[in-house]
Amino acid sequence: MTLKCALGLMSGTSMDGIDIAAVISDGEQIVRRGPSGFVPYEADFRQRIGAALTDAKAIKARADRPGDLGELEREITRRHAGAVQAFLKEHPLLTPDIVGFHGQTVLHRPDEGYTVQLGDGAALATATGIPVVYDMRANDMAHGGQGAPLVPAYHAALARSLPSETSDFPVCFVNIGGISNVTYVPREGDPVAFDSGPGNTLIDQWVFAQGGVPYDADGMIAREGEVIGEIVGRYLGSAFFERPAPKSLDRNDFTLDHTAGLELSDGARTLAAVTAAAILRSVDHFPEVPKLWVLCGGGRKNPHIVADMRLGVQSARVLLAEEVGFDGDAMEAEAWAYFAIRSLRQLPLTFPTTTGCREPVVGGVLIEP
Ligand SMILES: Nc1ncnc2c1ncn2[C@@H]1O[C@H](COP(=O)(O)OP(=O)(O)OP(=O)(O)O)[C@@H](O)[C@H]1O
Ligand SMILES: CC(=O)N[C@H]1[C@@H]2OC[C@@H](O2)[C@@H](O)[C@@H]1O[C@H](C)C(=O)O
Repeated sequence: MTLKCALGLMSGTSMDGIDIAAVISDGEQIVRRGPSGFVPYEADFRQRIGAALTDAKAIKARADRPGDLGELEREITRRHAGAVQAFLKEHPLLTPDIVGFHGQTVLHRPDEGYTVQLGDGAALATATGIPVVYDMRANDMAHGGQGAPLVPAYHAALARSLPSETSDFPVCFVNIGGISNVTYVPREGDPVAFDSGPGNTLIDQWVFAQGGVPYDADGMIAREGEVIGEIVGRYLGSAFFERPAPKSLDRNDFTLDHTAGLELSDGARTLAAVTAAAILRSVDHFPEVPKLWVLCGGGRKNPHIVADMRLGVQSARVLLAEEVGFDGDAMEAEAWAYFAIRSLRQLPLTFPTTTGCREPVVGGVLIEP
């Protein structure tokens, strides 16, 4: 099978910047991970994206761009083109055949059948001179799926590439992003996946509102606080956790409502416990209890989330992506590169057990420069 070189571009619900990664793959089991990078958004631009989530609430049709959304989409696309050009200047031996472009999610309404990511694939193809696959979520929704999470198909490929001395099935990959999502991979058969609850987004919003910082670096704020069990119980009392898969979340589905009156550190520590407890509750919807958990996404750098996970899993192992040879920061961008290759080969990105689509579904719109 011919191998393709793809660049993946991911700007996630934490709105912290653009992840970029190179992958050479056949779109199936052969995955050669290449270099990766990150282009952070400055504070003002993060604020602008945050404000756009309010504008996005007025969207009634996917193409609507009320308020600042039109100009913001052009700026986001320009920034992604700049990220690609800088990355290729840094890695001149890379000759990508295709770019997988996620864009910035500003609205996710799976129950109404639409999800909106800002990012103009045609403009990116023109600016970079490289074919682009973008808009990878829409077709899944058109076939009854949630449109998210998509990364599970890539997690499953990585799980099956784990060396035997490391692997243990069932294994659960956890992306702790703004929202957390889990991928349960059995030894045989399709993965089971869904969004498990708030990841970093409540912690980020809390420490910004109460402490003026964008995130709780290394959990230093939470280290001075304690878990307020009653608050964890209120969050975990949400009907979302009882709901079986398939399920996915909008960034704003969980809010800081239950944190009123908390001290800064207690809030940060309690919300880290909420994130870990939400991930552990996903076991209720798995066929078996995982023997191995692999943590990726920025939340794996919060030691309280990791410690709470390890306390909660009894005999299973909880490892960071790096401990099993992966890059926990680059994994989502790698996934979008992998999906661009799958899209070129018309291989499915989503499955009934990952998004609830009626049958395995291809995804993505290909634009030639
Ligand atoms: N050193 C750190 N200590 C604690 N938390 C960190 C650290 N570095 C990053 N994070 C957290 O990780 C977040 C970014 O994680 P990530 O890039 O995985 O999110 P995302 O991809 O935007 O989210 P999603 O997967 O929901 O789209 C930051 O907003 C912050 O909350
Ligand atoms: C609509 C959307 O952008 N959802 C994101 C969000 O961030 C994490 C979680 O919720 C996941 O479902 C998804 O992104 C990852 C990359 C995914 O699709 O796998």
